[in-house]
Amino acid sequence: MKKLPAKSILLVANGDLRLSANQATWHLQVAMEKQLAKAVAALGYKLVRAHAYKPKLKHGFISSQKEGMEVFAGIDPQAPLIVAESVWQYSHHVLHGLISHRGPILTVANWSGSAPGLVGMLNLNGSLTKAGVNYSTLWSEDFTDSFFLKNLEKWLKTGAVQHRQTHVRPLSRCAVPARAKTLGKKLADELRQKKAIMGIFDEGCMGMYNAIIPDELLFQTGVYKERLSQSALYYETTQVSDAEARAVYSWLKKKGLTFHYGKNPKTDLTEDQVLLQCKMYVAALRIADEFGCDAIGIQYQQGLKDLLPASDLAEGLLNNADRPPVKNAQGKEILPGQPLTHFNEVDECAGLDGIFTHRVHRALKQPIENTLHDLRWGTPDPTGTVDDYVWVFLISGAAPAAHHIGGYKGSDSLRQPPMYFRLGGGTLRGVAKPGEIVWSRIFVENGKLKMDLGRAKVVELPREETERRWRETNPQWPIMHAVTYGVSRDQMMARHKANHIQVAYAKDAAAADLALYTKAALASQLGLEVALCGTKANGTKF
Ligand SMILES: C[C@H](O)[C@@H](O)[C@@H](O)C(=O)CO
Repeated sequence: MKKLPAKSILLVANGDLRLSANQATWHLQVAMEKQLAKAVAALGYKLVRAHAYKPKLKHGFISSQKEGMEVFAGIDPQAPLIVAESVWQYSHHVLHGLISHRGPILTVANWSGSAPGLVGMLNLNGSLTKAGVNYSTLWSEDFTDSFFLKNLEKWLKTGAVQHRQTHVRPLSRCAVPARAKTLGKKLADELRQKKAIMGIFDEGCMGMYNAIIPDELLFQTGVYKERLSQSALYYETTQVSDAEARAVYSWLKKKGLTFHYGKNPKTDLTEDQVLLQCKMYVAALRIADEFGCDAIGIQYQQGLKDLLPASDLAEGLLNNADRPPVKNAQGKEILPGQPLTHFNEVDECAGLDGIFTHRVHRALKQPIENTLHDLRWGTPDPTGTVDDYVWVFLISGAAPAAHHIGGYKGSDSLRQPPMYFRLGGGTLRGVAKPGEIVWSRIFVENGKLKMDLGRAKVVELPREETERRWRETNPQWPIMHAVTYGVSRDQMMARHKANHIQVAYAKDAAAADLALYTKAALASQLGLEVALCGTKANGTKF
């Protein structure tokens, strides 16, 4: 084990498992590390990479759990260590080493939309939180701002930085309306008595340890997992007839969904890819029906991406009440006029939230479509259309058309980036419609299920600003321009324990407040530790 000279800080850069993604994004990491090293040097310390650039692979990321273990076995476990993230990363590559590390840990991401580095860091933070690891976390646009430098200096000197969380209030200190309490209790009783099934197509997506809910913690909620397999989904997909796929496809075209096709399947979307996605949609519904699932999650990456086009189109459709009809083996239509809640990337915390949201919104006669997004990035609106800070909520392909301006007509389908999805597949993309939403996140901390909820509005920005945000991130993916009430950028980053954030619309601000309170009451009845974040639309406390 190498002994580090005094005032040295180790740097670990974690990456994707997919070589194509690591190669395509390496230049972003190089740029970030340069800025970070400069900031650390200006404070009198030296950043030392804990692992080298790999010329043969053309990147310097840790790209597997095994490689991560080798790296951590060779470093001083007492050394101060920064995990620097500018790209999407698989937390399990480094989680083991951070669990056994004894020195101070700081996770850092650059405030950039270019690659999902912020998303990667939030996933790692959620995973470290669930694992009970002490860590500090920081983010910065270019590593020269005073918020970052002040906190970095503090971490270098003391080994820890904390962020104030004055925007977070335990539910017990909030004024929950009686109607929300009563309905929350009724729905909780129903769940405890009748129970519900969450269908899990291969547990654990892309190293997202935080997204797995230990079964024991779920028992209290009345929700149980049915462990399904992506192999079964693949097989069932191959059993769906061409005619059925065509029927789904025609339904979508009739509704006005636009597909952007090209000739080269390696880089373009083709009709064949979409038809396979239509088969997958039918297959997923049939399996969910067979096992009686209230919600399903498809892991969708490793394993499936080498057999089929991405599952996003199917996932977006499943999450919409108005979707192509599918019959089961007995000839009965499956859940007519209803979504089958799908939790992208088999994020079980989002799945549980989706089950709650569906029931609460159905009971309150509010729109039941809900989805997760990545908390991808954010920036003030340079066009001046709104004064607020506007988040980029973006997800890698699947959102219900009901969330989009113009529904299916306003949505389109573009080929997934080849670096993530070799076999392509179309996304279900759109711009989220303006309106009042409830955001939420279930997470695990100190061995307990917890839930944060807050309110936000979705704003409409000029098309050129939407296009700019897409260019800065992933133009193929659905986007939501969100303004969180009473939660600043830094407060959100400091508190949020996941890469994902759940969103659901309500008809107006008052209805959204009631939906928030009811979901909070339901979760609390089921034993979750609930907190409300920020304020109502008018700035008043919950
Ligand atoms: C395709 C990518 O790997 C995405 O799955 C990733 O950016 C995420 O959405 C992470 O939540």
